[in-house]
Amino acid sequence: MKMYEKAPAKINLMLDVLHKRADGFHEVEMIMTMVDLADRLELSELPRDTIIISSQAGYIPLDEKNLAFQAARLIKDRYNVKSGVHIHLDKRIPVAAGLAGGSSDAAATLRGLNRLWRLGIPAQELQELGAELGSDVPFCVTGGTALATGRGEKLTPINNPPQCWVVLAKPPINVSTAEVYGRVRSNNIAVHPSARKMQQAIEAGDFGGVCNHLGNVLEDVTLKLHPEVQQLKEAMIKLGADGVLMSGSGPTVFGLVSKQSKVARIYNGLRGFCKEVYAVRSLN
Ligand SMILES: C[C@@](CO)(OP(=O)(O)O)[C@H](O)COP(=O)(O)OP(=O)(O)OC[C@H]1O[C@@H](n2ccc(N)nc2=O)[C@H](O)[C@@H]1O
Ligand SMILES: Nc1ncnc2c1ncn2[C@@H]1O[C@H](COP(=O)(O)OP(=O)(O)O)[C@@H](O)[C@H]1O
Repeated sequence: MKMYEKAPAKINLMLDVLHKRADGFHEVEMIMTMVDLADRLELSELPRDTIIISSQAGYIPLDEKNLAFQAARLIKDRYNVKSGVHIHLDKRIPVAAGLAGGSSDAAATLRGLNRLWRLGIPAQELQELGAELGSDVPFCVTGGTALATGRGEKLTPINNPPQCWVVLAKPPINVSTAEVYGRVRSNNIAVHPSARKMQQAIEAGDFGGVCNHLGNVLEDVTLKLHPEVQQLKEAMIKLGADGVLMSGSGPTVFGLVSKQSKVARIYNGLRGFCKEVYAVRSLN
């Protein structure tokens, strides 16, 4: 038996860090939404007690370091499943990009194995399992658009933002999420983006308001470490994107664009100095 799952990328429309917690994680306030750029998973049941990961992508781990492997092992152990699974990952989301590709693969694995092995695990419980794998996994389990608090695992679903084009550009640099959080000084943040204002703009279907209230306090850290991310932001603004922000810990920069007629110009302009550029729709 085989199951197929799509694992979409997320972007952070706003991300604020409130303080560092005793457990080392940071208390955050984020509004996240999905975009139509997705990995594809094929999950095939194996009669023997084993987990195999394969992928066309040569640059991700295929052993127990892979988040899909960890998700499969967690669900097998917790529900005492004796059969195994072969998971093929068709990677399309850029890796270590701030787009939660690995987290979304883990979430899709939880959803897919719940169906493949007919476990009947409710969504809330799948999210709790997801939280054991990473802070962004619970959001990826259900997707849509949500306000995320705690370390990112406490979710309040909200409306989707008005549909638009999303142009994503990932510069060829590596950013470590742990390092970026490690460099945040939460008592020294000049401007805190407002989750309330972003949520109001979304609920009102106000595209201009969404663009005006984009904000990510991790930008300051990543931009200092990698000035080319700032250049990419400036290029996207110059080319005419309506709102521009770095996603998560970066280094991907996204631009929200309402008019299709502008998308080709922005896409082609960015391709001039960045190999990994994508023009996709927001997911409703
Ligand atoms: C920054 C964000 C924004 O959505 O995304 P990415 O840039 O990774 O896509 C997330 O908060 C990333 O979530 P995720 O990538 O799942 O992080 P985790 O594996 O849970 O944690 C990786 C490391 O980041 C730090 N971390 C993560 C989340 C958080 N609220 N506070 C933290 O300090 C911790 O040092 C942790 O060891
Ligand atoms: N299924 C997976 N897809 C991509 N990366 C993975 C996966 N499993 C583990 N990883 C590892 O996780 C790290 C972060 O990857 P990713 O989830 O793409 O980052 P981000 O959350 O910044 O978008 C990478 O260094 C990669 O080696």
